[in-house]
Amino acid sequence: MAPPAVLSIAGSDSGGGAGIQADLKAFAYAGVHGMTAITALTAQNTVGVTGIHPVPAAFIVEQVRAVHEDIGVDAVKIGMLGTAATVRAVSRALDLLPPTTPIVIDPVMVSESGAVLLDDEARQAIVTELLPRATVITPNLPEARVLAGSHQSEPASWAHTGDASDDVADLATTLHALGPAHVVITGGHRDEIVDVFYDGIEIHTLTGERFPDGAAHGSGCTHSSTLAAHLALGATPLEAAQAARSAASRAVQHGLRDIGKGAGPVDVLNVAVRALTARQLGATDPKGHLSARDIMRP
Ligand SMILES: Nc1ncnc2c1ncn2[C@@H]1O[C@H](COP(=O)(O)OP(=O)(O)O)[C@@H](O)[C@H]1O
Ligand SMILES: Cc1ncc(COP(=O)(O)OP(=O)(O)O)c(N)n1
Repeated sequence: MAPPAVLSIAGSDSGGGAGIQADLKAFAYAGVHGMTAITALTAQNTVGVTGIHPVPAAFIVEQVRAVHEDIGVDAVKIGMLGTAATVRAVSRALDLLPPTTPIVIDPVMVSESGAVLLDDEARQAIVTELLPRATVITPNLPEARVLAGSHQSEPASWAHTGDASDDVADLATTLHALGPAHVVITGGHRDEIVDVFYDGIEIHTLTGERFPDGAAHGSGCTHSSTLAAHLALGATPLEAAQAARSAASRAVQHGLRDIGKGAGPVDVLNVAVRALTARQLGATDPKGHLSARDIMRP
């Protein structure tokens, strides 16, 4: 039987750490077929973003139409959008899909290296045009504050917000009132990494270990793509959020700190290869970065 097919509508990271590139790895790790509708090309590495080239609105819609008409879309993850014109194009593209299609929105605003990836008009358009259509939204804490209107969108001090004084549960309630069915505020920017899940009735806290020495570029993309994949596989939103927290966290733990001079990328596939190796060889390789080819070697 064919695996579910999941579509990422997001930007390309030329450095391979975040965006579409991270999404496809997360889809492969979750065991679904990954598809893409690229919204923008970024010239990006581990230290910064030197250019952004938006994809024309009509071509974003065409990419979605192409995969929908032939393959079908079992869930959607939405990442970097950049401009209001792109937000509107994505909204039009979603109209092509059955209204029951699960939609996960990661409202990407700032890269780990500090580059602004969403302008102010686009932020407003996301609130009015996309949030009400979302099955789950997955802002990190600074993004949640901006969407809730309690913070400006400057990237300063985004890297780490310490032990936030905000009541994150209140923030989740405020965001839920904007229309999404479920809210997950991810906890990577806090001292204690706790994701907060709200379904309109009850707050759940998703806890787990913090890996301060890992590599976290692309952790948000890995999280939201895993969540979309698990919805396509039939998980409930809470189960999918738990799977996403776990996959993103282990991808940070095994992240590639030595790639580039800045914040290294997460490595979700290395997690899978280690698990396979452990199962097949009865041992783990705590240090080496193995490839699938390594473990297939006779
Ligand atoms: N240092 C870390 N240790 C463990 N898990 C982490 C770490 N940083 C991020 N994560 C995981 O990645 C997810 C997304 O991270 P976060 O930093 O909140 O998003 P973003 O990358 O969008 O800023 C979190 O929910 C958490 O599961
Ligand atoms: C093209 C592109 N999309 C998204 C991001 C941000 O990635 P994310 O995983 O949300 O955040 P960081 O972990 O990189 O902070 C990006 N940089 N580029």
